[in-house]
Amino acid sequence: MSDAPKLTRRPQWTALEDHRAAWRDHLRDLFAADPGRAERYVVRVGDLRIDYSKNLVTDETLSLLQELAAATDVFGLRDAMFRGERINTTENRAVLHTALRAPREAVIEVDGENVVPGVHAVLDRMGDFANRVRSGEWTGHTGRRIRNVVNIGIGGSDLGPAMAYEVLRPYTARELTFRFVSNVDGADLHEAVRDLDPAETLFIVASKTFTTIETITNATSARSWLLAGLGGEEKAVARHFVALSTNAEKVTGFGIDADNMFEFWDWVGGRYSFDSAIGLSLMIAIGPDRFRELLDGFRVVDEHFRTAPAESNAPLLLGLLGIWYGNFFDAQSHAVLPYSHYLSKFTAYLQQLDMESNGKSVDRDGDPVDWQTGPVVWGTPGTNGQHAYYQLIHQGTKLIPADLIGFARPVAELSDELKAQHDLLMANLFAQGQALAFGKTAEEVRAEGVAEEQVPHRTFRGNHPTTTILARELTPSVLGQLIALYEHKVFVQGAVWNIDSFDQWGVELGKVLAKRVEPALTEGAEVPGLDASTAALVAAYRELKEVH
Ligand SMILES: O=P(O)(O)OC[C@H]1O[C@H](O)[C@H](O)[C@@H](O)[C@@H]1O
Repeated sequence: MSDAPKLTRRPQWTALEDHRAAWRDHLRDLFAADPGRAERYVVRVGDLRIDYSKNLVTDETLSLLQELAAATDVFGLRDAMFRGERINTTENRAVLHTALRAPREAVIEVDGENVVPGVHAVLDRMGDFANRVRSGEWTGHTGRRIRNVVNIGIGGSDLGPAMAYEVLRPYTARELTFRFVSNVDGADLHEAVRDLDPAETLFIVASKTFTTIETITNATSARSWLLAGLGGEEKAVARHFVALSTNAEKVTGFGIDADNMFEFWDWVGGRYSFDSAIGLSLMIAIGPDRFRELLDGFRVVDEHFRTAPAESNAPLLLGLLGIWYGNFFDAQSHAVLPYSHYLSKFTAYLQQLDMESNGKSVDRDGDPVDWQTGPVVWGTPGTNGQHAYYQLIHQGTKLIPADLIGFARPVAELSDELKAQHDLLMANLFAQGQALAFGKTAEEVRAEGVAEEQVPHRTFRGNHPTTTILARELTPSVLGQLIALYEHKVFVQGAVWNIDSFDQWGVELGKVLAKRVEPALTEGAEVPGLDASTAALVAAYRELKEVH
């Protein structure tokens, strides 16, 4: 039990409450009062230029937030994480995804053992395998080269590689086809393989635990599909299946050769695992060198987070801004709005990272929190959102802080005509940041000659906070930087909220109940203890299923 005061009773917290109660400023006033704001409220890390000037903060707000971070010892917990201490207390595990991108010569110990050589040994094996698949040296059972790679995994064993494959498409081996299967809905696997030739298809079964029912079920079906297509020869499996896991016993039990397993470790959380062996499909797609560039990008931000002073520490700042809105302005959600088609799955990835980490309601001691924790994270590429839900952000009743992410250069392979569209894309990003912050006053609307009864409808209150993240171009390194930025932002928030950001007990109950309910659906078995509503739904399902 810690004897630290409860978060909401800390003087630094109540000082922020007072500051909030006295808050009257509009972003228009803040910019008018402080001509240096746009220059000053920018932090740089690696290739990222992070402009937080359009946030509802003053120097005083920032220093009060920094005092809260100091009082809750965010940097102390950060150092404990980097040192390999078991800060995931409910699972009694170290939290060392940062070791996955440590340089070869680094020494990071867990229980007295340096884990870095093991990390690089697996990366080297992955590199060798990826090169063999890419060159055609690794062939399928019938001697044909591999042309299709299907990753089967869910949650952290799917979202990272699936997202990064989209992000880095211009860097991928275009002659190979990649598919990502996660859903236990048989339609997912069906659609993924229906146009593939089993003789040319490699399945990568990705599962940290190798017990996840969705993944094991899909992998079993994939094996049947493969064997059916290759004349039922069991030994074909060895040329067409590899596993990414921490659980060698289960992998071999499933029938995948231990030689075809790429391992990682229990100190890598699922949602923090995509730069481990879980990235194998991505490494095949972009090649080992590009994968190393991605890891270098992660490392740039790790080093920044570990060493930059609090005032210019980007993950700390972003984490504190989120706390300011969530805990003092009652913001319930946070939108991530990339102005890049390639980042179409980025927000979905962040949903697991953030919501599985910080969707908690007891503190590290198991006591209920009486403060808000993680936000609902949502969003899709910005231009599409503008024509759908931005109306609510602009004129609805909710405060929705947002990150706008954009790049100065389009990808090199676009035609000149398509490249020319890039300025229009980015004009939209800048225009939205401006409109959200500054709005349009009733006077401005009237001055345009708008009829009086229309004025309220056409007025934009503004004062909606955004943070703009800009980089020159979307490279593997920049992707690594962006992900590490959000990883550490989530870390900062969990540290202040005094929750365990690294467990995920909240996903367990549904899994257990699904197992219990399944026999009722398949065999009509009696399920003891089923509540009345669910029992009625199960009965209706069975009836619908059976009526022809
Ligand atoms: O990699 P696996 O062990 O198959 O786990 C896949 C996913 O499922 C679990 O239910 C967890 O909620 C996730 O954190 C995890 O990423």
